[in-house]
Amino acid sequence: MHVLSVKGLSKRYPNFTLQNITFSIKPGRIMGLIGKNGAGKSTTLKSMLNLVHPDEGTIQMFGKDFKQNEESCKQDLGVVLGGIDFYNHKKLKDIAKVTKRFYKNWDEAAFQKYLQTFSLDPNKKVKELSTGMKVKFMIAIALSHRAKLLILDEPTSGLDPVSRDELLALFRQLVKGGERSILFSTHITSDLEKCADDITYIKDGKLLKSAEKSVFINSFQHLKEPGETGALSLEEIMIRTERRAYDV
Ligand SMILES: Nc1ncnc2c1ncn2[C@@H]1O[C@H](COP(=O)(O)OP(=O)(O)OP(=O)(O)O)[C@@H](O)[C@H]1O
Repeated sequence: MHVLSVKGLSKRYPNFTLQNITFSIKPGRIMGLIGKNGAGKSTTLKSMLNLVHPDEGTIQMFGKDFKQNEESCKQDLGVVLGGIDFYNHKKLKDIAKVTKRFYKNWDEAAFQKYLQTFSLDPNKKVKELSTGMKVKFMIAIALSHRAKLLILDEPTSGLDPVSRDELLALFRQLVKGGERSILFSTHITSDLEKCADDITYIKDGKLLKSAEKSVFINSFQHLKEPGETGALSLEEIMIRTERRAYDV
């Protein structure tokens, strides 16, 4: 069974159209959603989650229709889209106090453990946290209500290489038991080389390919120039797919 199955998702903005996006995620897997700036990654995540109204498409989450079962799906879902900057003056422990009321499965002991593991002081205010600490706090919240699917929009952007590596290692750790899955968007292809099982590539609002990572990489090897040896990396695949000649 799939944890998430997105079929034919479309969203029309005046100057941009997300068209017919289809992909699915199995339990215990990490899917990377890639595409250059403005390709439609955030629009895909927001439309899927009904944060913006999609024009077409169906979303199955945990085997249920997401639209019909939004409240129950959200119990098992952790979403980190953008920051938590609107809570800038709130202490972490106060945000947790409000958040936990929404979740039937809230595990206070687990929350305390994650705060310790991530070296987060519950008495600190959001504005006192670094970018990496903010991401970790949001993940701690998601894990404390035992989310089975984490959806993260560019969680590694703005992090230094050490913090990025740490976060990617944490992602691998989280899916190891086979019970959680992660969908995260990024344009940092090296993150995906390290961490993703599956890749979905969106270009100009359209789905270019969604596949297991090695299948994905193999399917773009025709982009190699004559005489080039070795497989093209994800970065090379993306650069060559997106390359434009500027006529200046
Ligand atoms: N609320 C909106 N109204 C109109 N157009 C929008 C809106 N939100 C996004 N867009 C447009 O949709 C397109 C895709 O944006 P989106 O944020 O999904 O891209 P992205 O792949 O997440 O990019 P980035 O990597 O830069 O975050 C852009 O052209 C953007 O201007």
